[in-house]
Amino acid sequence: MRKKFLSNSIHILFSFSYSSKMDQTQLHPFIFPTLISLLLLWSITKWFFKSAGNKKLPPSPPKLPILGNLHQLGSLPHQNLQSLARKHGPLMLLHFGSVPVLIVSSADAAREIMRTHDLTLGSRPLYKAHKKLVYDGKDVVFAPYGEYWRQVRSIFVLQLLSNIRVESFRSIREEETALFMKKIRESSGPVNLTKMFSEFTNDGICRSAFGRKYGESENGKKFLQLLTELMELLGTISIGDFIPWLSWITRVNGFDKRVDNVAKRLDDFLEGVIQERMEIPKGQGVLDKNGENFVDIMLEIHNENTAGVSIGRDIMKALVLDAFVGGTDTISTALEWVMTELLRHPTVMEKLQNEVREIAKDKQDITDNDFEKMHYLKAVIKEILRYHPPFPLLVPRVASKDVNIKGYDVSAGTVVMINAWAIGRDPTSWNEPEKFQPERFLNSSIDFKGLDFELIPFGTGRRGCPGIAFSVANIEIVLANLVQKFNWELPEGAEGKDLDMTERPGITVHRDIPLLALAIQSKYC
Ligand code: HEM
Repeated sequence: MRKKFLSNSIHILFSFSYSSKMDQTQLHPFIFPTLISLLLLWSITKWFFKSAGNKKLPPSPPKLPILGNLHQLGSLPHQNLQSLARKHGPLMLLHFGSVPVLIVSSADAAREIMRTHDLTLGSRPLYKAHKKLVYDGKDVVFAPYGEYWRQVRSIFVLQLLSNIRVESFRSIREEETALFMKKIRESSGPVNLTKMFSEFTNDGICRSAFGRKYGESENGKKFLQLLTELMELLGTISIGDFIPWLSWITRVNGFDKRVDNVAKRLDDFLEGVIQERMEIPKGQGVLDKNGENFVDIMLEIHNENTAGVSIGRDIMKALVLDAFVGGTDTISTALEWVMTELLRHPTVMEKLQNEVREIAKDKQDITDNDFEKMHYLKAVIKEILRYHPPFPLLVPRVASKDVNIKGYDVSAGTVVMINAWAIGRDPTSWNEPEKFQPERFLNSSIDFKGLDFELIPFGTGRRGCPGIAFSVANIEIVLANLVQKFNWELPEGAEGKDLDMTERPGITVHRDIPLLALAIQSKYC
C-alpha cells in the first residue's frame, strides 16, 4: 500500500513538472497576461490582508504552512485542544488546512455560541465522507439548518424520542435489561462489559427502530461491525476536506473506497430491513409485539403523506441511521465509563449499591417511581457525563455568516468545535475537576438538559440532542440493575488503580481496552 502511495505521488509530481516544461519560444505571448494575473493576485492578497487586519480575530497558536494547526490535534484532539486553550484562551482560532476552526473551551463562551448566536451557528459542516455515509445530509444530524431540517427533526423527535414514545419503549428496556442480567448470571469468569453494553444498546435501538433485533445472528454481527466502522469513518479527518488540492490522497490510500464500501453495505442492510417491514404484517413473525416501531411509523407517514415532507426511502434510511449513530455508541460509552469509574472508586460503588438496594430491595423490575428516589444514582450519571462526555467535542457547527463573538470577529464558513470535555474539567466552573466525585451534584441544581453551560454533554439550543430522555432511561435501568444484583471486582485480584484508562480515538471516545470485570451475585439477584 505504501509503495503504491509513493509511486502515485511520484507520478503526480512527475506529470506536473513535465507539463511545466515549455518551449521557450512559446513563452512570449504569455508574458502580458501573466503580468496582469500577478498584479491582480497581489492586489487581492493586499486587500485580503488589509481587511483581515481590521478584524479582531480570536487568539491563535502559531500554524504551519499548508497544514495550519492540523499537526497539533494528535489522536485525542479534546485533550490536546484543552492544553492549547490553557495557553491561548477559551475562544481560540485554529486552521485545519485552509479552514478556520473556532475552539470553544469555557462555559461562558459556550453560552455565547449556543444561546446568543445559536441561529447563525445552526448548521453543521458536511464533509465528503459524511455525505456518502448519511445520504447526502438528509438525516437530522447533518441536515443544514432550515425548513427541511425542522420537518425531519420533528418526525424524529415525535415518533422516536418524545416522552410518550420513551415511555412506550419501557417494556423493551425492561426485557433487554433482564436478558442482560441473565447473561451475566450465566457467565463464568470475567464478563466483557464493553461488548455487552454495545449489544444491549444495539438490541434496544433495533427493537425501537425496526421492531425486531438481530442479536447473535450473522446479520446482527455484521451490522454491529458496520456501525463500528461507520463511527470510525465519521470521526476520521479526511485531508481533502481541509486542503482540497490534497484530496487525491484519500483516493490513493483507500479511504474513499472504504467509505463507499461501508455506505453500500449499510444501505443494503437498511433496505433489507425496510423491505422486510413492508412484507410482514405488524405483530407477526419475527417482529416485536410491542406496538409500533419507528420504521412502521415512517412507512405510515410515507403512505398517508401526513408530514408535510415526502418521506422517500433515502430519508427513512437516513433517519434510522441517525437513531443508531446518535443512540448506540453514546449510551454504551457512558455505561462503559460509569462502570470503569465505579470499579476505580469502591466507596462510590458501595454508596450507590446501598441506595439502590435500599429503595429497590429485591425487586426484579425497578420502576420509574424508584428511580425518582435514587438521587445518588442521578448524581453518578451526571458526574460521568461531566467527566467522560461520550462526544468530547460535541458535533461541530458552522457559521452561516460573519458574526462577532465576545468581541472577536468570526467569519462565515468558520467551523465551531465545543470542547465539552475541557468545559467539564474547567477549574473556573468546578472544584477539583479532575476528581470523580458524584457528591458535587447532590446539593446542586446543575443539570445536563441544556440550561447549565458548564455541563453540556448533549449540547443545547436548536441543534441540541433530542435523545436525552431516551438515553437517561436506558442508563438508569442498566446501572441500577448492575449494582443491585451484583458485587463487582476486577479479574485476577487487580485493584481499581491498576485499570488502564487510555482512551480510544474516535467521534465518541471509548476505553481503548475493553472493560472486563467479575460479577458476584448479591442476595438481591
Ligand atoms: C448519552 C447519550 C447521548 C449523548 C451524550 C448525545 C450527544 C449529542 C450531542 C453532543 C449532539 C449535538 C448537540 C449540539 O450540536 O448542540 C447530539 C445531537 C443529536 N443526537 Fe444525541 N446524544 C446521545 C443520545 C442520543 C440518542 C439516544 C439519540 C436517538 C436515538 C440521539 C440522536 C441525536 C440526533 C438526531 C442529534 C442531532 C440533532 C440536530 O442536529 O438537530 N442522541 N447528541
